[in-house]
Amino acid sequence: MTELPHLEPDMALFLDFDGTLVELAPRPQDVHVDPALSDVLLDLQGLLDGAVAVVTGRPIVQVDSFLQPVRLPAAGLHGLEQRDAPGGEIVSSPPDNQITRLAHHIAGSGLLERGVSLEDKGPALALHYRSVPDLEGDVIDFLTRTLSLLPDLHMVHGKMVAEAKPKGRDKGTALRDFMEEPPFAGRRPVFIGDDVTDEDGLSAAIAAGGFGIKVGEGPTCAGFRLANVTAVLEWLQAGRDAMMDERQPQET
Ligand SMILES: O=P(O)(O)OC[C@H]1O[C@H](O[C@H]2O[C@H](CO)[C@@H](O)[C@H](O)[C@H]2O)[C@H](O)[C@@H](O)[C@@H]1O
Repeated sequence: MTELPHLEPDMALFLDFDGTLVELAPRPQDVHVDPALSDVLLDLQGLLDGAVAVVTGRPIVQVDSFLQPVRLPAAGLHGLEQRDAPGGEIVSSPPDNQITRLAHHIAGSGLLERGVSLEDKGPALALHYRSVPDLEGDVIDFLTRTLSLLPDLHMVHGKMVAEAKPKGRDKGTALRDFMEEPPFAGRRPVFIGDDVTDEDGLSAAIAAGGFGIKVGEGPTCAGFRLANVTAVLEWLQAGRDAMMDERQPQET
């Protein structure tokens, strides 16, 4: 891999949340946001003319509550939700009744009694097995079998989690939508993500003339890597500091 480029004023930033902006935690509600992250995101919003978005598997309102007072353009639920401007409306894909049928199958599966936890995100359902990793095979088998009966839905397999959501939207479709409108249009997109579910966003950024940064180990289409969440924060801070220096009036 060649050396990671610096953040530049003509770029648009697309940021995954868990494992990229915050360290993974035992449960979804346990993540901790470094106050330095809020500071740098606020600064970058200004320096990139608003072209900074979060692209996450979580509901947008959840990310808002973790990042407050920062509120960014965002795509949530792996592209099922989108908010184009910080104070704008969250637009969601129409509900799919196959999710309700899946919820009944999950309730009858016995997995929850064995320690798997269900995260009900409304239009999407996630089965977490971080506290019972030996059940990964059982969770995947169950979802694969059940989703073969529910053809509107597909599985998204993340870190210690298997999710089911309606087909058709992902982090790549979200990035392409953002890139069609100001303040993103005409900029070079940079997508940063750590998980398999980020590969759609990473490849969309590359296809749109930008680049992708993979956080941590694992196969990826991204051309660049950062080691961990701390390295992501440091790269954002270095880009912010360099752009602020460039903006200082030059001494004569
Ligand atoms: O797209 P992301 O922003 O990376 O969100 C992906 C999923 O993140 C959350 O689950 C993951 O993080 C939890 C907290 O660190 C961790 O406990 C869990 O094992 C991880 O899979 C979130 O709960 C999901 O809804 C997101 O889809």
